[in-house]
Amino acid sequence: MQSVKKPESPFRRLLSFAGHRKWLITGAVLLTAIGTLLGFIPFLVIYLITVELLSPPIDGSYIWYLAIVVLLAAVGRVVFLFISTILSHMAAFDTLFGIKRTLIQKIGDLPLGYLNKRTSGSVTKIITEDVDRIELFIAHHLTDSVGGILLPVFAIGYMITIDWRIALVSLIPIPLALIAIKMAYRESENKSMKKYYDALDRMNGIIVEYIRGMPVVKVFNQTARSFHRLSDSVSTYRDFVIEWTKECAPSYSAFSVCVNLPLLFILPTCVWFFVNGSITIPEMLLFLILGTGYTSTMMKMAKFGGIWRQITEGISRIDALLTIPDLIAPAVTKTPRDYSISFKDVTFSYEKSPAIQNISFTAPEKTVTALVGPSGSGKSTIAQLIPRFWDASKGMISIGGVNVTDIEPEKLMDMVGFVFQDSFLFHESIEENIRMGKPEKPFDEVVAAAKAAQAHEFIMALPDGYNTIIGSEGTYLSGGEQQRIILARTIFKDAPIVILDEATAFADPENEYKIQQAIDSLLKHKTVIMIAHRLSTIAHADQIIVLSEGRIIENGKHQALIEQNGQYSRMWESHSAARSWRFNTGGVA
Ligand SMILES: Nc1ncnc2c1ncn2[C@@H]1O[C@H](COP(=O)(O)OP(=O)(O)OP(=O)(O)O)[C@@H](O)[C@H]1O
Repeated sequence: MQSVKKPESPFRRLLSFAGHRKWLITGAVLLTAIGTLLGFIPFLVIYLITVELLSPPIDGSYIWYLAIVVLLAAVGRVVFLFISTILSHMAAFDTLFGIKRTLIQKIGDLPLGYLNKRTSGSVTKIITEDVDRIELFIAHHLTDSVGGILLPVFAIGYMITIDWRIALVSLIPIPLALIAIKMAYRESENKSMKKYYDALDRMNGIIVEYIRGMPVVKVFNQTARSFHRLSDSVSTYRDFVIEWTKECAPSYSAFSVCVNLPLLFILPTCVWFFVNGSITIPEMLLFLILGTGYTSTMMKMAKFGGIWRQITEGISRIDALLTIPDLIAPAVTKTPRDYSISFKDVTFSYEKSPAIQNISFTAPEKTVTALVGPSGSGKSTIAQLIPRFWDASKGMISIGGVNVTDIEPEKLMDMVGFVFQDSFLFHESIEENIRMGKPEKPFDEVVAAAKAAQAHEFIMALPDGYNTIIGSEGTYLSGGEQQRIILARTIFKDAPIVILDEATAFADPENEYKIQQAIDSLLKHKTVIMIAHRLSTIAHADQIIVLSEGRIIENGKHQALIEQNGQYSRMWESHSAARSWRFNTGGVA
């Protein structure tokens, strides 16, 4: 039987993230330990000076000697803690860099479809907040907690050497404090940290939506309704936190009382022993200082408990991301004989129920295949399966007779140009946005692509022409202009297969005309898969595939499909009716 690997503890996992920087962390911890020990010396010296002052004749040179010891200890402490801080920060930022690089590499190896609108928010959160918490832990919390543990250990250890009975008395509040903090944690656990973060996330989400959607809210005069949602989420969060605080407050209060309790036990015990002649005044002073001081770090440690839970949750989210299976690269790569595309009985599910089922069709090389159908019918899913955004659950997708999973991923990417509805422009120059990291091609080709995409004119009218940084101050491109730069990018890439997803969807008439011209240049001599809601743009396609609920229900040329009198002909009728309404009324929508 295969043995089940025990999951690593969060602390070990954290150290494994640190890798070779463990030595820096160990160095920082050791130096903090020495620094804490040195911080303890002044208390010891106070005791020795009091002993000296209370037993004349007073030796002045001894007092001076002790003063120098305190001075050296203080300087030593500053030096050790300074070096420890440098080491812990070096380890922390290096680890932060390492984890972020690993995560970004991982994202690069994941199936492309993984990063979509739904997942990108949580992935961003992992790469920023969760990783930053690990950085904070290594840079600050770890050394702070070493100091927080060692101070009481040194203090109690030293008190035991002076008088073990009073040292024991000073320990009485510790078990009480531990019981109280355990109860507080259990109560907050019952209430669930998850519920707390859910309420916080919901509130933050609604605040962001409220601010972003303000123009829509105002235009539709929905301020009151929208504000109600916002205020409801804030009050839900407030009620949750108040109830939570009420439940945890007694145990937390008990904990802070216990932490401040030692004096209650130590003072009467010291007085009793002093009266009996068991201890001296300097010893009594030492117990009062150390016995009441060491518990101060326990408050810090209690807060650290909450932080540690957030860190462990973050580590499990990082691990969950790192363990998502990568896009499988083929062991032996094959080269397609041409750029025809074929789907054979393909089924694909994102979750349980299939998004597309038993899809079979062939798109011959250098022809245009249009996918039409209602929203959610599976058009984008089919398009995304070709460049392996996801891998089919069943069936085979091939290019030029080769299964797409047998083509080297980089080569597959080189073969396919993709224009999404919401393609992304980077905060870089227009030239870089068109090139997308292909420095070997001459600048003339960038200009030629921009000209073909009907973008050259407006680019030249910008202050820095092709060097204009997109998104820089004063550079605002309209949706249609952005779309034309994206088309220029795809024309420049010159891939033999082009997938076009709703490229003209949001354009105004002038832009639509220009975008259509750009698309015509892009599509020349390519194998094209085109998704369009405007049927007029695909009437000349070589093949139109009509989808409904993830299945192909009709397939053929425009005229043949019209004659079939099925779903496509009904869609065409309503499209024509809408167009004639638009022209008759002079509308442009
Ligand atoms: N990333 C995803 N995770 C889970 N389900 C998804 C995902 N993307 C799409 N779906 C679901 O798969 C089905 C097909 O969606 P798809 O986007 O392919 O349809 P579509 O025809 O392109 O729709 P539209 O015209 O609205 O873009 C829908 O039910 C959709 O909700």
